[in-house]
Amino acid sequence: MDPKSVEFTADNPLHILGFLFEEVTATRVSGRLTVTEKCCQPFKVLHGGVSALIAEGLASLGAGVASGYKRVAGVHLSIHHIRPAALGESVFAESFPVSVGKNIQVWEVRLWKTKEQEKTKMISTSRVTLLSGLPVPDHAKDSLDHLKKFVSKL
Ligand SMILES: CC(C)(COP(=O)(O)OP(=O)(O)OC[C@H]1O[C@@H](n2cnc3c(N)ncnc32)[C@H](O)[C@@H]1OP(=O)(O)O)[C@@H](O)C(=O)NCCC(=O)NCCSC(=O)c1cc(O)c2ccccc2c1O
Repeated sequence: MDPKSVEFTADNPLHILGFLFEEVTATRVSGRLTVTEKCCQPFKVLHGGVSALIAEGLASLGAGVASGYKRVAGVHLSIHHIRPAALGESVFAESFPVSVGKNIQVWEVRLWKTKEQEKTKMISTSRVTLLSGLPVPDHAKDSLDHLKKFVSKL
């Protein structure tokens, strides 16, 4: 895995799990994941923490774009696991902003089971609250350029 690739820098943990982004805009972020062993808890069901990871990742990328490519930080995440997603199943994730303020953004993230790429039953629903417009540390100066490059590649 190339640590300089835009997929890696956009969201390394999601990249490692095989998550593929489809859309990243200020009003919508989406992507897909196949539930592999790497994503499961001992009962061969999508780990609840992976669902939360997807929620955090999608909301953060969307909020980053919506803030004009400023640094954002998640400050709260709540999740309801409505039904399990079993090993081998295909998952579609979609996210949209509930509120975009100058400082605070709230994003909704929904995970769905899919059949032939179409959404069927909801797996989980999350709300993520983020603070935007934070200073970017020197060691991460490139990260917002990487995000722009990633978004333009989709
Ligand atoms: C929690 C629920 C089972 C509650 O269901 P409820 O009774 O409210 O609703 P329904 O009866 O209408 O069912 C809805 C839906 O749930 C599924 N379901 C129900 N019962 C079962 C069951 N006995 N076994 C399997 N699945 C069941 C069923 O698919 C129904 O869907 P339909 O399509 O038929 O409508 C339910 O809300 C639920 O299953 N929620 C998802 C729970 C989940 O997946 N949580 C996240 C992962 S759990 C987790 O992260 C985790 C668990 C561990 O035990 C760990 C142990 C060790 C390490 C890590 C662990 C870990 O990470």
